[in-house]
Amino acid sequence: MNNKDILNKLTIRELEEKYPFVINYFIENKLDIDNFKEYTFTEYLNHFSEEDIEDWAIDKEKLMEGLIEYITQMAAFLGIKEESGIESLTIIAGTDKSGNKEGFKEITINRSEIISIVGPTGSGKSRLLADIEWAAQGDTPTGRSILINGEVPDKKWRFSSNNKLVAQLSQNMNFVMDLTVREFLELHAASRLVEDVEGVIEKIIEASNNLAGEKFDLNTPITSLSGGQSRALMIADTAILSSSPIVLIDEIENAGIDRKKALELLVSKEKIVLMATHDPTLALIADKRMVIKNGGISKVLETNEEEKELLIELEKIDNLVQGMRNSLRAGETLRKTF
Ligand SMILES: Nc1ncnc2c1ncn2[C@@H]1O[C@H](COP(=O)(O)OP(=O)(O)OP(=O)(O)O)[C@@H](O)[C@H]1O
Repeated sequence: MNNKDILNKLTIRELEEKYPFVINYFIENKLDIDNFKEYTFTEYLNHFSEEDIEDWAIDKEKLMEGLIEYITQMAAFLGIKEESGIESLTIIAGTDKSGNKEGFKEITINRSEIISIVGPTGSGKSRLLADIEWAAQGDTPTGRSILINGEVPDKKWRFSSNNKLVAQLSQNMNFVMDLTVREFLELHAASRLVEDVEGVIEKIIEASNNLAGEKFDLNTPITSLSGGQSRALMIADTAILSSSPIVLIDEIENAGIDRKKALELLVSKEKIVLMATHDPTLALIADKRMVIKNGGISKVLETNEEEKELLIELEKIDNLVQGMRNSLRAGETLRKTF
């Protein structure tokens, strides 16, 4: 929660719900807020007349600073941890490859939302993901700008080598290190300062095997994982270990993993997910889809009721195909089931 939000965004009722101790601050400063619960603290202070201010020697600046100080200190004392603090991502339109304006002005994506990005090969899907990863500020070929929580993101997101804002699952997942899965995960967990390393590693391997067609264990060298297995490992690792609130996925169709479960895993962690895809099932699982043409977002569609019904049918077909794939792998003869 930043200071501006405390003063200007939350109502007094919301402040009391979030930080029940603020009531003491109001009492100590003899502020009667009972009839002003739907006001923000700034609005409440602004309701005083010039006369009130003089009569009671009200110092607005001091009261505002005092409130922030009080909340910060109490929250630290009580050990209240703020969440990652990222609630939304906003894309402000730029231009397509011909320099024409994009077909939208701005779009905001909230936490736990999945957005799919569709469009022909070479149309600019990867460019859009790159704009988000880089938190573009009108300084990429598209001229787009990215806001976090409605504001220009802090420089630390853009230029730090350890970008914690965005986790990217890219098309190529080539491991070059000579490590076992366990060593790889231990290194990663250590770099994230995880306390219960063993527990986290167990969770990741379990989730990975839940996604991958063929199971693997902690002693498998990462270089001998199949495409699907390494993808599953990276997805589980991102969902469980990465603190990045935004996940960008560039095509997961052919990776031989349970893509629906993968998405569920990522989304259940309250992340913002954007994925470029040609796959109808994945596109329809998303809440919205951006249609890219000639380098620009030409429109943003919401998944409608009919499409959601269609998704149920598509999932049945996917399961059927997946079942056949498993039978093939197991050396069975396939049977007609429809
Ligand atoms: N709005 C734009 N203005 C100028 N150049 C752009 C724009 N959008 C994309 N490009 C450029 O067009 C090329 C193709 O874009 P990109 O690689 O993002 O396509 P893609 O849809 O991801 O393709 P694929 O499906 O093959 O992965 C890139 O060189 C990219 O930088």
